[in-house]
Amino acid sequence: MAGLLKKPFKLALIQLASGGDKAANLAHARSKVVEAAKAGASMIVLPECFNSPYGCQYFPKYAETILPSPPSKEKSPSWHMLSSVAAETKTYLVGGSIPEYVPETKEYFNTSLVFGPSGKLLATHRKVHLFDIDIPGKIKFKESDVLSPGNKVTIIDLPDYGKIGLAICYDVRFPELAMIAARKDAFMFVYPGAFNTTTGPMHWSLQARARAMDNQIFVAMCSPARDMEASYHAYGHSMVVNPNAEVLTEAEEHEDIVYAEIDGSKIEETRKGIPIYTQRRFDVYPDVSTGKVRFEDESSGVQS
Ligand SMILES: NC(=O)CCC(=O)C(=O)O
Repeated sequence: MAGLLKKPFKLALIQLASGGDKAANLAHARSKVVEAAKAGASMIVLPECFNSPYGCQYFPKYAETILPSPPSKEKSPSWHMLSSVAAETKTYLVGGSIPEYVPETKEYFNTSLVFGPSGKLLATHRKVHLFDIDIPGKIKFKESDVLSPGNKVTIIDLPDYGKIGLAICYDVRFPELAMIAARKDAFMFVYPGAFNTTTGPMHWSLQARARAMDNQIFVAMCSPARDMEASYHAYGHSMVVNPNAEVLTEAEEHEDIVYAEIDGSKIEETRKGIPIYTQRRFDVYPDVSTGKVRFEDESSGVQS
């Protein structure tokens, strides 16, 4: 268990304010990544759908084609902005998510792109669990009207730090993903997300803290800033939680960058004090990480 994280580092979550102008959103995101890197962050996270407003009506208009990789700048300006700013700042960049279009199958996905400090694409994650909910009088949302679901669990081995799990927003409600990643030795799980003003107050912090507590790992959830003029009111409250389920940092609703020191010794300390990690009874119930799990194709870093 010791040494899941190779060395401590500063994590930044950018609670970005995005609007209808994609080029402006990309330029703004770039400037915020540079700001976070100047403040000492070596891993930086953007929110879900950072290049557009969030909503089913926007997915086709803002979608980009990222395969074959690398895509042309025309096909995916977001891919190129993320790659170049990761290289410029020499940081690991979890590029929130963007709507992805696959012309061959005419499918759209909600896809996260992760770049390393050289600007190389390290991994992608397509949202596995689509946000289809209906809370009468409060919120109805059906991503599956437009999007197709991803079909892979994403764990990324970052050469400088170790493994992180990655999933998108509604995926957080399915604890299996974080549990699989933790059992495969991830030290942190990252969720770019965009909860709303109904489900956010109910469950955002609870989900983040539950995933951290269940697995005794760090959890980061990065939201867009709230825009009351937009059709979808993001909750905000980007946060980082430690392996003891304590909130290390939390934004309010407005645009902000929040930072947290990620130190692996907290994982060991937590697991030593409350040793659930070694007390599991796989003679009584199955280990979700050893069943039939579909992982990302690690050789290409791109989902097939
Ligand atoms: N973008 C999303 O997946 C939203 C998920 C959400 O709000 C939730 O309550 O879950």
